[in-house]
Parts: sequence; C-alpha cells; structure tokens
Amino acid sequence: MDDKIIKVRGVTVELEGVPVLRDLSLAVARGEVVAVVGPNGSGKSTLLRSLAGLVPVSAGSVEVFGAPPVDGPAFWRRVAWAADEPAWYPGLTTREHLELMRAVHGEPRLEVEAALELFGLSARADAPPLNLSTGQRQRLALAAALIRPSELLLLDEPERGLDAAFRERLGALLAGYAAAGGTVVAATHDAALATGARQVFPGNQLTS
Ligand SMILES: Nc1ncnc2c1ncn2[C@@H]1O[C@H](COP(=O)(O)OP(=O)(O)OP(=O)(O)O)[C@@H](O)[C@H]1O
Repeated sequence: MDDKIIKVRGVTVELEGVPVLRDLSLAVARGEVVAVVGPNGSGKSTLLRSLAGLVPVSAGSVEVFGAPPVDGPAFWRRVAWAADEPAWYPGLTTREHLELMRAVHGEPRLEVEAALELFGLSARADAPPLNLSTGQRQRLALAAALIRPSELLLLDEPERGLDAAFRERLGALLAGYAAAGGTVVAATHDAALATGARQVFPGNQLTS
C-alpha cells in the first residue's frame, strides 16, 4: 500500500516571476513529522502554501491525499493549519474560541478544559485573546489547530513567541499527534523541533 499522503514532484513555484522553489520533490508518509528548515527567504512558507493549494505551481505537481490540494472545505476538513496569527472574535473568550472549534468540527481530539490545561491557558480562559500575551495567543492558535480532528497538520513557525519550556512541550505534542496516525509538516527555525523530525530544506533540494 502506498502510505505517502504528500507527493511533491519536480515543483517550481515562481512569485512575481522569481523562482522561489525549483524542481522540488518530496514524499511524506502518514505518521511522519517533517521539519521544513532553512534561512529566511528560502521558501519554507511557500512550500507549506503549495501543500495547501494556496499558491499555484508553475511546473511539477503536488498531491495531498492522492489529489492536488484545493483550498476548499473538503480539504480543510482533513487539514489543520496554523500560520500567521488568526483573526480573533472580540466578543469571545479564550475558552469560547476553543468551544467554537469543538462545536463546528465535532469529534474533538481534546476536551476544552484539557486543552486549556495542556496549553497553559487555564488561568486566562475567561480573557479575550487580545488580552493575552503574544506567547499565550500563539498557544491558543495551536490549541485551536490541535483540538479539532485532522489528518495533516501544516504549521508555519509554530514556535513563534513560545518560551523554552513550551517549545519542548510542543515537540512532544507533535510527536503524539504523529504517533496517533497524523502527519505534521512544520516550517521552523527551532533547532530542537527540527532535530526531533525529518528535515527538509526547500532551498537546497535535499529532499526525498
Ligand atoms: N507574495 C509574494 N510575492 C513575491 N515574493 C514573495 C511573496 N511571498 C514571499 N516572497 C518571496 O519568496 C521568497 C521565499 O519566501 P518564504 O516566505 O517562502 O520564505 P521562508 O523560508 O518561509 O522565510 P522566513 O524564514 O523568513 O519565514 C522570499 O524571497 C520572499 O521575499
């Protein structure tokens, strides 16, 4: 059985006429944690966006779950995404944001109170997200991505704003997600997160 849920073959992506990814190939199996690494501007976010069907490829092909990714509800029901800070609902508390995710997605991976505890947000559960610290807001964004069911987690610099202790916990959370059959692709500058994962360098084509 072919267990590759991501297949990128000879992909070139041009932005404003400039090739950002060149002839990139990558295959990712179910249950893998892949760290997309490299310097600023090397195409990490662009690779993630191409996996989500958010940027067109000018050559080659991308398949996720056996078909080209399409930025639509069927795709996003299977894929959780955490990249730039999301827009928060000003009238809802931190807890209510997680309750919303739980209500709309069904079959949550975590109960809301357990997620608040796991992400270190219990003490601030009644505060609106805009009254949280930067790192607390990033924890909430990650909690929102991880509370809902998904098969693939696409993360762009999930370590952004997190303290050292929580970065370590994040590594364990992602490993747990993969051990339960999920697949993670995370662009990261965090050495520890990358060390625990299979590393892919979009700028150097050192992929498999
Ligand atoms: N919308 C855009 N239009 C044109 N060029 C872009 C656009 N977005 C990104 N780029 C350029 O594409 C290249 C790759 O950007 P990308 O964001 O993928 O890099 P990155 O590896 O994720 O960087 P960082 O580590 O800084 O997040 C950069 O040179 C960037 O300036």
